[in-house]
Amino acid sequence: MLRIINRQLDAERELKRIGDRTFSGEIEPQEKAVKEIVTTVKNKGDEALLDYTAKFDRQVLEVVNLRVSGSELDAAYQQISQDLLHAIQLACQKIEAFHRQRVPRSWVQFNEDDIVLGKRYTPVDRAGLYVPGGRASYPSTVLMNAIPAKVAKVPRIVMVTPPGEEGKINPAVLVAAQEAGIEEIYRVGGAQAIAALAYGTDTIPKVDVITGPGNIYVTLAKKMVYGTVGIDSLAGPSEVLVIADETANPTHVAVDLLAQAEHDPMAAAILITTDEKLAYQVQKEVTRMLEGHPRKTLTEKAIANYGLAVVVESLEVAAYLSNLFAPEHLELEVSDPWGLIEKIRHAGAIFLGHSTPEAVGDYLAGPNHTLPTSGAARYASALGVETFMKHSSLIQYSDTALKQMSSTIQILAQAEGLPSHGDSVRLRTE
Ligand SMILES: NC(=O)c1ccc[n+]([C@@H]2O[C@H](COP(=O)([O-])OP(=O)(O)OC[C@H]3O[C@@H](n4cnc5c(N)ncnc54)[C@H](O)[C@@H]3O)[C@@H](O)[C@H]2O)c1
Ligand SMILES: N[C@H](CO)Cc1c[nH]c[nH+]1
Ligand SMILES: [Zn+2]
Repeated sequence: MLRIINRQLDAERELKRIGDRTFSGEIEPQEKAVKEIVTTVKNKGDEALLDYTAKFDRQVLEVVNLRVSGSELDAAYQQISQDLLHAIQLACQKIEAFHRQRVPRSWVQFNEDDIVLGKRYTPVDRAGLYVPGGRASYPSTVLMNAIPAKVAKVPRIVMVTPPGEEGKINPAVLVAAQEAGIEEIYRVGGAQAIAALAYGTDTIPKVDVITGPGNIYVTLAKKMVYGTVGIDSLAGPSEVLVIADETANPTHVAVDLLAQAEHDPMAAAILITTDEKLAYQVQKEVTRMLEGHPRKTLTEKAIANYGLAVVVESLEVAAYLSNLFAPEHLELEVSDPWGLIEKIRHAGAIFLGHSTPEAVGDYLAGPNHTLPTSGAARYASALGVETFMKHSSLIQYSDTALKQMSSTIQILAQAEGLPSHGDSVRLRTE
């Protein structure tokens, strides 16, 4: 049952607990397990990948089968419907069009005083894309990872995803990968896949950046290997926070809460509303829709542990609470969403108005659906082309420009007690 809270202090406490669910004491056992998995893969490589795949995915593989073969890739096209192929292709086009608008461009500035300054963007050499596959299969996440990496022109892109029954990967995932131009795919998931990408094994190459969402094990592993490799963000169990006024439709709000809760028992689904009657209607609708839901057990668990409806006195308070939580997805189910957006400071993606369910963004609106969770939206953003790029600063001084700055640099070097710094300028300019 979706809990309803009326007091702001209680709401603040509960939102903090839910926000912290993937980084608090609650997840100590998972943290311990992930530490052991990452260390074992680092030391034992492929052998450990096979052991963990047998243990957690219940699939017995051999090293030669870790990489998806060309014939399996070809066959995937015969195993999906034309409708699904066209849906993947349309989503692909829309996601690519959006990401092409955001390509960081190198720039150089020639200043009057003979100084050249700039930034030069280059892609990473190797990227590793994680596509989840434990409790659901995610062809859409293939596109959200692969398209920005391709647009960034990363020379080598590899994808990992957990194997399903008989070690097979969902053909829709394989088709989505090929439509996005990815052919190097390994059937391994969880923390073991992240460790393999971070440290390399005989079969799986070490990469420079790992992207993609995943459950608690995947997210903790990404956090652990950060530094050895770059990561996009901590994109863990899904979240939605809906701010609704009396104009919202309770059935629509309820189904949007369930749409994120159905991802994972650790997913979070929160309603903040100015309309108490709506809160009770949504609560009733959630209970009704859970009956006969094909993913009832896990969805109900998410709603019971990390679901919440909060009744507030104003939209200002709703925005304040939402900013405290910094949700992955924020829906503004209010009469004037553009009026409210001014007050929103932290959210991975914002869905405005009554005709924009979050699922539009999950599949094909264009913006990336790989988004920071558990409050990480306070400092991180959606996966994008820039995630696969870094920039080098460019600096060129002429003799005259160096002479002009010589004494200032020497004073600063002296203040830091670093004489060779000062001398490197002095010796060129005396
Ligand atoms: N934030 C985002 O942008 C975003 C986007 C899409 C999906 N998601 C989230 O991705 C997640 C997908 O989760 P999933 O479970 O379906 O797939 P997943 O691929 O993330 O995880 C499956 C893997 O977890 C590992 N695992 C399972 N139980 C384990 C255990 N007891 N010990 C150690 N490892 C274990 C296994 O190796 C398995 O292969 C969901 O939480 C969903 O909400 C987030
Ligand atoms: N809602 C997820 C991000 O939290 C993305 C997704 C993919 N497929 C369906 N949903
Ligand atoms: Zn979703």
